[in-house]
Amino acid sequence: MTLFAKKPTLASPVRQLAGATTARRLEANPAIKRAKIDAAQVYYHLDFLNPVQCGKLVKLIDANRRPSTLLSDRADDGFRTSESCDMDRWSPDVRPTDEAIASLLGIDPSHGETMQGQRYAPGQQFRAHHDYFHQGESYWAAMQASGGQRTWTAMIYLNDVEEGGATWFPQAGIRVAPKRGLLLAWNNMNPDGSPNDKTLHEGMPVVRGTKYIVTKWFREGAWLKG
Ligand SMILES: O=C(O)CCC(=O)C(=O)O
Ligand SMILES: [Fe+2]
Repeated sequence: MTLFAKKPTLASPVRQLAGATTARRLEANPAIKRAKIDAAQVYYHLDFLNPVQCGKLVKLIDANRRPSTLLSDRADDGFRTSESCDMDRWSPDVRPTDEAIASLLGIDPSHGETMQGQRYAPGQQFRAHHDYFHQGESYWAAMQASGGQRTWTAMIYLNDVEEGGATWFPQAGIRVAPKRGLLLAWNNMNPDGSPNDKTLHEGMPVVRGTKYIVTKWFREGAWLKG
């Protein structure tokens, strides 16, 4: 036994750079505020979308929604009970928002997965999870081949919700109530590029009303094959 055996580290220069480059860009934007927590880099932008833009996306979600899915095979039935849909990045109602998010974060649009629309009725939720991929799980090889690890997440609330539906980061200690047009973005990695387990978060159950959001996950490499 060695006294000072190091734990294996998942530090990564590529993910480290992705974190620092986007953080620098967000911090230079006067419309962006950083959440006052140290455990993770979480930023927000009020009124990123206007009510008309939000309304168009809500309509698309309503028209295309189907039960949400999960990557992990260990999760139980009640884990993610919302409905989701793919938001076609080339559609004229989606493209401006899709490109505006990538530009806000300063990430090449090809690193962005297809934006997901999500709808939560009362009682529906997305229990605590990480957006980054757990590299020990069986899906990891496929994810590696499709752009690798997820770095940044951007989410936009498309409506106000009467009660419930907050996004809660229990370990980082913030809870964000849905607000129409509000964009929330966070780095899923630590400053050294290793996965930040304190980014654990959940979409709390909606109590009254319906919650609509779009989520955009960015990869360390190109997800879109050109
Ligand atoms: O619904 C929420 O507030 C969180 C959604 C979420 O965590 C996700 O889409 O990855
Ligand atoms: Fe998430």
